[in-house]
Amino acid sequence: MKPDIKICGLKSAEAIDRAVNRGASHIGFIFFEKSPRYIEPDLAGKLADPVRGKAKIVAVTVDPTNDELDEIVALLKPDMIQLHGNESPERVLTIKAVYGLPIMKAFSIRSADDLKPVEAYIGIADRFLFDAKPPKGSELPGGNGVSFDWSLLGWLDDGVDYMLSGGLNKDNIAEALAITKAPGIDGSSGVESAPGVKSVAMIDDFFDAVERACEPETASRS
Ligand SMILES: O=C(O)c1ccccc1NCC(=O)[C@H](O)[C@H](O)COP(=O)(O)O
Repeated sequence: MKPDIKICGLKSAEAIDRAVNRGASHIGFIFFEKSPRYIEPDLAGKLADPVRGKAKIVAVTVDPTNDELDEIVALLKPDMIQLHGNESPERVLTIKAVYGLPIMKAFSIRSADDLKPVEAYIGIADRFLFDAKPPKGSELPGGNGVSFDWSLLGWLDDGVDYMLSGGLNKDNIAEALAITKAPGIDGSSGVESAPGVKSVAMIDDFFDAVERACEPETASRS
């Protein structure tokens, strides 16, 4: 079955339009100032307007304060908040209660131990996003274009709803899906021609690769 597909770190109308037309279920806007994908909330809101209802709008934040969330929620009007920092289960519950929006909680994975904290968020976060641990020296908690050992997700309880993330691209997405059977996938650097610059051609290639991976029999006959 085709997974949900989130394209993250969007900053241009052209890339948003292409991602949504190719079938992105989610589009993410990054509100972390050190990121090359950072976007002002008011511009994100304007870019999201034409695709509202066609794809879920995700506000990607890192240990956000309520003041930051107030501004992002007012201007972007997201369908979902992604928490990509060290937010505790209690903080996730508070954010859910204050903003009335579903939460995607991100975890950085390198080893099986990194999945242990997930249990405390089951029934609290609405969905998980499993990303690779940032390389040493990176200032970014996400968007580093690196992958982790996908077989680790075999340790997860069945029924945990998540997006697989971290260094996914047209060349590795088939293997990632074959190993994990992930219900959702998330791509960012893998569809960029330079940090923070999405390429519509690479977005096309990524969606083509997902389609091939999800319809192996059709693809091998043609
Ligand atoms: O993408 C960023 O720059 C970023 C910065 C700070 C927090 C999160 C960030 N990205 C979150 C995502 O959901 C990315 O899509 C995810 O980390 C995968 O990125 P990539 O490895 O580049 O595909």
